[in-house]
Amino acid sequence: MLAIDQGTTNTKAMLVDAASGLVVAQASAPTSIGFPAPGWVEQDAECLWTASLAAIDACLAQQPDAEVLGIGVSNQRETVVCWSRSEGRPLGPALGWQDARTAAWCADLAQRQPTAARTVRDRTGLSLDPMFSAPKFRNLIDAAVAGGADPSDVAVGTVDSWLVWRLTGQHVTEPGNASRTLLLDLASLTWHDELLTLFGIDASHLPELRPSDATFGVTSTLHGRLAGGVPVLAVLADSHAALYHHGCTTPGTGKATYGTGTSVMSPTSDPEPGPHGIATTVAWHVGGRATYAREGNIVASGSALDWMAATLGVPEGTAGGAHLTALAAEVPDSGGVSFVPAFSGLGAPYWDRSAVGVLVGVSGGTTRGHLARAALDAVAHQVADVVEAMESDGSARIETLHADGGATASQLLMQVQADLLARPLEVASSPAASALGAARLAAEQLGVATPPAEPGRRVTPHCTDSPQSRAARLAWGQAIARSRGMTVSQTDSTSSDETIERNDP
Ligand SMILES: O=P(O)(O)OC[C@H](O)CO
Repeated sequence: MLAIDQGTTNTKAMLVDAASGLVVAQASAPTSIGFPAPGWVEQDAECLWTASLAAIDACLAQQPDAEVLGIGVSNQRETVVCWSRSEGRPLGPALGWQDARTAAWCADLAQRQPTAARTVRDRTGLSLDPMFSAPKFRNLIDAAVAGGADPSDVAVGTVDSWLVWRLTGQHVTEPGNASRTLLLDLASLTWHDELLTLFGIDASHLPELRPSDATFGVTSTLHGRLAGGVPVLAVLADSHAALYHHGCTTPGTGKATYGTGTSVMSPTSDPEPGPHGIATTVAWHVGGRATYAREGNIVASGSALDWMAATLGVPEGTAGGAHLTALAAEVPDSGGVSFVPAFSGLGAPYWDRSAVGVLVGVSGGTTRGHLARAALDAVAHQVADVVEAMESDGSARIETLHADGGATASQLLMQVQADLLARPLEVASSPAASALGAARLAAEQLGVATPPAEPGRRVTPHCTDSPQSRAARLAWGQAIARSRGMTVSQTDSTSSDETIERNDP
């Protein structure tokens, strides 16, 4: 099986022996990303494709005799591409999932139509937030048509759709990716007219919906070393693919994927949206049945580590931020410093686009080590916020949190995470859980049951209820309040009787 995992910073390609589940070759190729204005995040759609081809080629070169039986795709979600059907070229930049340029448009919609946010939440399980695809689709379609494109020639899609279109010529997607667009009705798993009208999008621009284990066509031609005629057997959104890889298919199981952002996800038997900023989403549609999940998306986690590393002049490009971790390990804690990386506002569970990045508690004694540790803590606190919100919503307690993604290489981060959550983590032996999940589903389409994921390394909390963890959570809550422009007043720093008020603008 050839798995392609197209992510924000790179595309990974992996050859997996279908019967044993063993990885026999892997390669990756970097993508480019641009930040042309505050809150704007763009990628070059053509580069997403060429990076995928480069990764596939480098991977296949390691096993020139391998016969590729099928392809599984996993991909960064919410990011959108607009292209010309007739010419095959992108129309405009890909708007990244972190891109918040449509924030004012979303706010205006919510103001003009006071029921809009409620409709969106009830039908799609998501917040009316610029991270999701529909406002981005609208933005790109409008720009393409204003630039002279024939509307009937304009196609849009999430990254899976773009890659599959380039591979097989079919304009298709699956419910997991589609459930991140604000256009999919969770109950019927169709593009919904009320939502299309709300966002002013004509369904003719959108891909056809197929189950995650459908056939998505066959490679239309030779793509470098990849032969023509190879079927695309599975498509899963990246976070969902990681959940699939971990075998988290029932409530009470769950995982956190530590990528550019972090997605915390746990299957649910109750797809009704909850009150605490946690999304309901389609995990996958496999074997004729949809599996739903609760999810909290943290917008900046790996990107917060990268930012801190760059700011401190720590060498970059080390798996899991090894140098940043080494710096953080020089100190026992952050020395009272909290860092809230609200680079373009905050995602789950706050969904506050007006929140700003803050670094608080800095003193004359603050060292680079304290700042590095504050960055690691920020990632772990954000995950803890989401897990707590999920459980307050009534989701089953996740007894052991599976962890995957690049930053899991940081043992210090994993230990801080286990301590703050007061529960064990099982850290995947391969950080590339998304690619493995896509390969697994693709193999299953050929009737090959790959063995369960290898057990990962277990990280146990030092203590299940420590005063240090409670104090750290309280300080973090205060930093979040500051990031959101609220006033924090309290009489005793260890008391939970704090009051937080929003400042008048
Ligand atoms: O590129 P990643 O791995 O950070 O994943 C991006 C997410 O899918 C965004 O929702």
